[in-house]
Amino acid sequence: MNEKTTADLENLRDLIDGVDQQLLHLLRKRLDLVAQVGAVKHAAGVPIYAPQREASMLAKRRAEAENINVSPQLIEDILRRLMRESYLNEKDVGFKQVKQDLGHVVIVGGEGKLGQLFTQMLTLSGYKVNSIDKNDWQNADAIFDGAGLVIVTVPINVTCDVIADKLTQLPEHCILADLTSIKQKPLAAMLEAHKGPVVGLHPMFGPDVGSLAKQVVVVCHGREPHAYQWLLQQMEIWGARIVEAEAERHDKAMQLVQAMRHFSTFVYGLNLCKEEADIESLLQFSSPIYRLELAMVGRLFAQDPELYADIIFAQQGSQHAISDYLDNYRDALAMLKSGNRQEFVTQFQRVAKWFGDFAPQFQHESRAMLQSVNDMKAG
Ligand SMILES: C=C(O[C@@H]1C=C(C(=O)O)C=C[C@H]1O)C(=O)O
Repeated sequence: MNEKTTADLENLRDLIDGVDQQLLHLLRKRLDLVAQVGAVKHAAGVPIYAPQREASMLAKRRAEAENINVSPQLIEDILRRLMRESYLNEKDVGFKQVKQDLGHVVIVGGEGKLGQLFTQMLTLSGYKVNSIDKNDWQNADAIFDGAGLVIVTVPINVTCDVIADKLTQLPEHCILADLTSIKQKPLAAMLEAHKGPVVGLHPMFGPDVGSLAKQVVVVCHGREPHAYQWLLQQMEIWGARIVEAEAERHDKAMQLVQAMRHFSTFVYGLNLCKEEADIESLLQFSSPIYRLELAMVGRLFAQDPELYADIIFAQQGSQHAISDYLDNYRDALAMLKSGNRQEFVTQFQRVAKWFGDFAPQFQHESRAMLQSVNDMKAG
C-alpha cells in the first residue's frame, strides 16, 4: 500500500529534497577539503586524528547550534559521523614515513587479517613489507636478510614456539615486535630469542576497522625503547592512541576484557542455541538494548572459532576469573530462588555505588548507541 500523502505535504517534501541536495553538495565540499588536509598532513607527518581540534570545533558548533535553536547533540552527532569519514579519506593519500632508513619490514603471519592490516598501513607509509607464512620458512634467510623490523602475528598458541624456533638469527639491530593479545610470554620469548630491540604490542581492535583513528594500541616495552620510538610515532600518525602498560598488568586486565568477555558471550550464544530460541521472533520483540546485545553476541559467531579459542585458552589465570563469575552467578541464582528481593536491591545498590560516576556516563554513552541501533531499522 502506498503511504498516504497530500499536495501540501508533497510541496514541503520537494523543499526538503532541495535542502538535502544542498547538504549533499556541502558534504562533497567538506570531503574535498579533508582530502587536502590529508595531503598536508602526509607531507608534514601530522597525525590523522586531532583530538584538540575536534573538541574545540565541536564546542563551537554546539554553541552556534544553540544560538539558532538547533539541538547541539544533533550537530555533534553529524560532525562525529563526518569525522569518521575524514579518517578514511585522509588515509587514502598515505602517511608520512617516520623512519626512512629502516630496511624492509617482515610480517610473520602476514596472510592473517591483522597481518594484512599492518602490511597495508606500513605500505601506505612508504615501507617495503614482506610476509612470511607457514609454508615459506625454507626462504627465511633471504626474507630476514636486511630486515629492520619483524612483526610476529601468528595464532597465540604457536607464537612462543615460532619466536623461539625461527627468530633467533635476526639482524642485530632489527626490531622484534609482536601483536599477540597476551604479552608476558611472547615478550619473554622475544627477549630470549633476540638480543636487539624488542617491543610487545597489542592492538585493541579487530582487523575490520577502516582506520586506526582513536584505536588503542597497548605497548609493553622490552629492550632499547629508543630504537623503536619511531614505530610508536608512526602508529600515532595513523591515528592510534598508544597506551603503555606492564605486561603483567596488561595480561591481568585481559582476563576480564577478553577471556571472560568472550567466554560469557560464547555461553550466551550456546544457551540461545540449546534453548532453540527463534531469532526472528526475538528480533521482532526486541527492544534496542536487546538488539544491541544480540548483535554483540551474534557477531562473535560470524568470526573464526580458532581465534577465540586461542584467546580464551591462552591464559590459565582466566579460568579463575571465569569460575569466580560462575560462583557469583550461582549465589545470585540462590538469592532469586529464595525470593530474596530485598537482597537483590541491596546488592544492586552496592554495585551502583561501586560503578560511581561511570554508571551515568555509561548510560549516556549507551543512549547514543541505542538510538543509532533504532535508526538502522527500515521498513
Ligand atoms: C580534517 C582534520 O582531520 C581530522 C578530521 C577532522 C574533521 O573531519 O573535521 C577534524 C580533526 C581531525 O581529527 C583536521 O585535522 O582538521
